[in-house]
Amino acid sequence: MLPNSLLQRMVKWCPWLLRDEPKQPVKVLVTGAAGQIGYAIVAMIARGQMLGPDQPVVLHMLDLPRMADALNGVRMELVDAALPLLRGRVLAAGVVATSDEAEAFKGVNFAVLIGGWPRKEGMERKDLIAKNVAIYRGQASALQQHAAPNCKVLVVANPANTNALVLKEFAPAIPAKNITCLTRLDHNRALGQISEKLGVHVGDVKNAVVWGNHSSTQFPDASHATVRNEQGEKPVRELVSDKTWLREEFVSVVQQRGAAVIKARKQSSSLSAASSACDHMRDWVLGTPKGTWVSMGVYSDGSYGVPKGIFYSFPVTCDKGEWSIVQGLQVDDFARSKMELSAKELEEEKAIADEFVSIERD
Ligand SMILES: NC(=O)c1ccc[n+]([C@@H]2O[C@H](COP(=O)([O-])OP(=O)(O)OC[C@H]3O[C@@H](n4cnc5c(N)ncnc54)[C@H](O)[C@@H]3O)[C@@H](O)[C@H]2O)c1
Ligand SMILES: O=C(O)C[C@H](O)C(=O)O
Repeated sequence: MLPNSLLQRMVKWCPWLLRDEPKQPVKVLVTGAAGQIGYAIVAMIARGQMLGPDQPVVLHMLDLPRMADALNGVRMELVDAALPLLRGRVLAAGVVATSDEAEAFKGVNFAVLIGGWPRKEGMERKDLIAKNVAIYRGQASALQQHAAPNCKVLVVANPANTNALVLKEFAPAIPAKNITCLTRLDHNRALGQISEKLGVHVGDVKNAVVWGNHSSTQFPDASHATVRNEQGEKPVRELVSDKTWLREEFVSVVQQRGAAVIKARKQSSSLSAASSACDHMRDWVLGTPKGTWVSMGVYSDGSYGVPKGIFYSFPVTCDKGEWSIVQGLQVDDFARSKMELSAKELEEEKAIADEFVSIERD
């Protein structure tokens, strides 16, 4: 045993002895990194908004070869922003910008898949699914071959739930629980609408649920949501005097919010999508606060009577890097019919994807 006086002197001269070991860098892949959401999210990740302010990151950015110059521009800006969290053990600058899938997926611990075929005017949903099936099949094999074994994946690109399903089907070595899709934007939109309606701070609103597909059939459900005030937590359904608002306007505004942003900006949501993708990953990795759930698109285990075999948005809590579906919430007939409608759409999308895969096989 060292005498106390000696210990005190050692700590005075070498204060770093008391500090925790600095965290080792982790590798985060962003596909479609030269696009709108990509441009917004890479800075958020490199400032610690996804994995925490003490987690160094190496950013792997992938985009198509024709976007190589734009992607290099993003890389230059990341270097210019002098972001201290952006650093690697080998790669001092902590940024990889590439159009090579193998290089992009190599050793990544987290993958945020934003790149995909965009919906163009006059394009049928079927065509959009077909184009993205081809892309997500390819990315599934890159993920399986090159990513770190426990890589956590978030699919953002639309149709997000079905792209996640294709990824799962074609990357059987990756556990299904490691693949998720983004419905946190819809969840955050629901909290934002409640906050505006009641004139309360959005940070005091929690436990909305978005059920189903990231599409206009999703069911934003405020029946379990609460608002924190001086007296504790009050159910939103008691605070909203206009009862039809919760079943009609609230639902349709959240369902149509993406389209409303496109109409206003002439481009789809990017800042809110990037921010919500960071929220999704942060809560998954670092945990949801006690008594709070969030919405995540995950592989259905049949909870709430939702068919198995589709990616469906459920209320989840997260702890120690694992999500679990919140059980036991009351679902009335109104909610049940909305939830079934979205499940039906997802089963139709799955059938279209399956059809395309079998056409490709023949
Ligand atoms: N889930 C959600 O909540 C949500 C919200 C907003 C947008 N989105 C979707 O996110 C996607 C991206 O939106 P955006 O506004 O950034 O689009 P964008 O067109 O600005 O960027 C997409 C980028 O992906 C790249 N890309 C295309 N195919 C690729 C591939 N195979 N590999 C790598 N990169 C590829 C493109 O070159 C482009 O740079 C779209 O599908 C959009 O519909 C989802
Ligand atoms: O890209 C879109 O079609 C809209 C987007 O999914 C959104 O919800 O904002």
